[in-house]
Amino acid sequence: MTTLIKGGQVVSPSGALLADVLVDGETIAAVGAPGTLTGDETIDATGKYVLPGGIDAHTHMEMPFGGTHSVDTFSTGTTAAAWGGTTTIIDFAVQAKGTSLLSTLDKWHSKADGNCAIDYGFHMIVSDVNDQSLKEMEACVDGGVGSFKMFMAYPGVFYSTDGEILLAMQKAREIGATIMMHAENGIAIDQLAAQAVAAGNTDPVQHGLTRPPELEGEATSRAIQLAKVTGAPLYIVHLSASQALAAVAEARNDGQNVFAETCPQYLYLSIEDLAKPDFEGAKYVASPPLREKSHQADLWRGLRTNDLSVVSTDHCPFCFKDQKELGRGDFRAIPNGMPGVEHRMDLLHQGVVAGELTLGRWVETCSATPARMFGLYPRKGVIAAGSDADIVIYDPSATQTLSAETHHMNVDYSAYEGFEITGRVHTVLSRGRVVVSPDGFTGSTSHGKFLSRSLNQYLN
Ligand SMILES: NC(=O)NCCC(=O)O
Ligand SMILES: [Zn+2]
Ligand SMILES: [Zn+2]
Repeated sequence: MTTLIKGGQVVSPSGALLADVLVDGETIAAVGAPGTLTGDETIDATGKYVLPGGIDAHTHMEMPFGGTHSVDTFSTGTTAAAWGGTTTIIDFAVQAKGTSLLSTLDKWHSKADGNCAIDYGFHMIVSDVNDQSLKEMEACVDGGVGSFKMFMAYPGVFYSTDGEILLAMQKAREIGATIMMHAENGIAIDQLAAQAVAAGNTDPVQHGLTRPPELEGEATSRAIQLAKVTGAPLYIVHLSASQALAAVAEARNDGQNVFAETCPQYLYLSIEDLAKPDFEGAKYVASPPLREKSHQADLWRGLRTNDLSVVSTDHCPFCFKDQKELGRGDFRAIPNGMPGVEHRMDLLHQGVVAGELTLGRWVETCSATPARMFGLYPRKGVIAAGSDADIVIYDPSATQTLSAETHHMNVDYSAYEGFEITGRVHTVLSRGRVVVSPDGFTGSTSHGKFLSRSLNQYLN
């Protein structure tokens, strides 16, 4: 049975083109000039965009963190992702200290396999660098995990020393894997945070005040130099600060394999949200922290210059009630993370509407580049014959208001409550199956498949 998506504008990094798309089973059979293709069934996309499904390369479903767990399961989180036009997530398997990478990978498979509404892959968080874990990095690549996240933050939890980072980077260079870095100087930050609490400053805004952008910039530069010494490709995750962006831009201008992502929260929210009274600021506690609004213009510029190549969400939701509230009286106990997996495509389309991004850059940063960065292209990230039929039909003239009242994430608040958006998802296909339509969610949480990923295609 074939499905013809007709009358729409197919969007790629090169822009929009009036074209019809023929879907046959799980793949795209053809893309043709309007009126040149026929199908058994038809979806009318007249006046709408036809996008490659969004790829969110940074999510944390069911993540053990801060003495609790992020509240979206793989089922609820991938369903919410589909509602928002994301058809692939790359989540993080989290190595606990004292455990092996391979048992960690098995554990995340047991969480996700058979429980996802859309396709999914894994990065590996390496929190315990030792001979065994370095050796197992190679086996992880064989298991379809080609990217390893390390932390210069969170001492005693995920933190690695510069020496441990260097060893992992040397291994990554040897096996062709990418090192992803949470670049904040966690050792200095912990001192600033302790001093704030000792002085009686315990509100959520202190989370931002004790993690200054200079300490993200310093750590980013340090990670870049370690990558330069080892030759490892480096991907800076959730970049929030102008200082960090400047370090990335300088390295890229020098031709070093350094890439970086930012997240919608850093483009639209600020430390003023962290400063909201009555503990409301806890809803916006994530690391790196929301910055002064002045950083936003630099980040939008970075998305235009490609010094920021990807927009991910770092979706790591904790309910305000009972979870974020763990930090009443001491901001350090507020679980770090924010919800957002459902709104990335809409918020970045709002950037197109506002003239910050072109249509092509919207698709490139939200789908095509994450596909290439993490070894999924051209299976994912493009509307082309032979690619998976992961397709979003997007109505650019619709309007919507984001709210916890209407979102599908399993969390009791929205970081974007009340945001007015121009544009909304109309229909979503995952490997040829309509999973979201004007009738609602029509997919299933057993539909998604694990994506064994090749290595970073920017390097090969
Ligand atoms: N970002 C955040 O605050 N929580 C998720 C874990 C991480 O990405 O550091
Ligand atoms: Zn992180
Ligand atoms: Zn994260």
